[in-house]
Amino acid sequence: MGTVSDAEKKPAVIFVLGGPGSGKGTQCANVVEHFGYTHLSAGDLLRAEIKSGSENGTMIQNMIKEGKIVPSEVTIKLLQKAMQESGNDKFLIDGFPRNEENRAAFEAVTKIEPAFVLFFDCPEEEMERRILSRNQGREDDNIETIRKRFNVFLESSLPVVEYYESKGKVRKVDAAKSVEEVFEAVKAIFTPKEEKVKHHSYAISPCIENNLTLKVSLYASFKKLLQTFSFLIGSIVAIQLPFISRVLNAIRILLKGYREELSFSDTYGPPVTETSLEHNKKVAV
Ligand SMILES: Nc1ncnc2c1ncn2[C@@H]1O[C@H](COP(=O)(O)OP(=O)(O)OP(=O)(O)O)[C@@H](O)[C@H]1O
Ligand SMILES: Nc1ccn([C@H]2C[C@H](O)[C@@H](COP(=O)(O)O)O2)c(=O)n1
Repeated sequence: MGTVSDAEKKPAVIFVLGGPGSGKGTQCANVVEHFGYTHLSAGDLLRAEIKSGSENGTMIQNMIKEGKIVPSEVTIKLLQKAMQESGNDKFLIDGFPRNEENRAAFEAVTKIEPAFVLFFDCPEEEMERRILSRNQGREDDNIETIRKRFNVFLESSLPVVEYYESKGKVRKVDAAKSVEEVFEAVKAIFTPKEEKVKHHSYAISPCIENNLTLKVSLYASFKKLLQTFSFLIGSIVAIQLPFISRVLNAIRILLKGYREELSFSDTYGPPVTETSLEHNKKVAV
């Protein structure tokens, strides 16, 4: 059985779908930064083709103005070229496939099946609000074209999402939330399962983490206090050493004298006391 050589290896493709203005481009930029994918926006490639002055330029421009979908053959060629030129092997293909024709043609030409479809689910009013305040100078960001694009999305693009849904390949994200919240949901989809388990088992909650930090700093302070205290004791002992040795010497001398006195009384009777003097006097009389 032959092995699959590097040349035969297919690139990993993730289709990014959602209504116009749902935030596909915004989130793709985040995924590129965190997960190393190359972002290919079908809309951006078509707009670049118009700017380049190619023979298809005028046709593409007219279709975009009308909110219509450019023939698959044109878009797929642009995508394939961009994939080859990128040098990467994992791609976010944003705004594609926009209809059933796009989907079937891509699979037939490239023989690539997407790993999954990232679907941004957003209410129409929110998408309209976002597009109208986008300010990127796009010719199709006007209310008339926006309405046409919404219709094309409902009629042609949603069935593609449903097709992949039936294959269990759709990862849906609530795109109505803030950019940060949406990216949290996107990150969870892109993070490998093992890593999620690892983080779940070993991650320290902020509360425990704070507690640990407190304990560590308390321990450090206590250690420092102990070091200062033993340094102080050491210094006192060192400074007072001559005095201490003199006191010890005096004690030693006193003890020695006492011991000698004891041994004297053992040899020559009890020490001379007032009572014994009286006794001697009595004996003399
Ligand atoms: N979660 C969000 N909350 C608020 N505004 C957002 C959010 N995501 C994106 N936007 C803003 O909405 C506008 C549309 O976003 P973006 O261009 O990413 O959408 P899109 O789905 O790629 O649109 P299109 O399909 O028309 O190219 C941008 O101005 C963007 O800054
Ligand atoms: N697969 C595609 C993608 C895009 N277009 C055209 C029609 C869209 O209205 C326009 C803008 O796309 P967007 O930047 O919103 O993704 O580009 C197409 O014909 N086929």
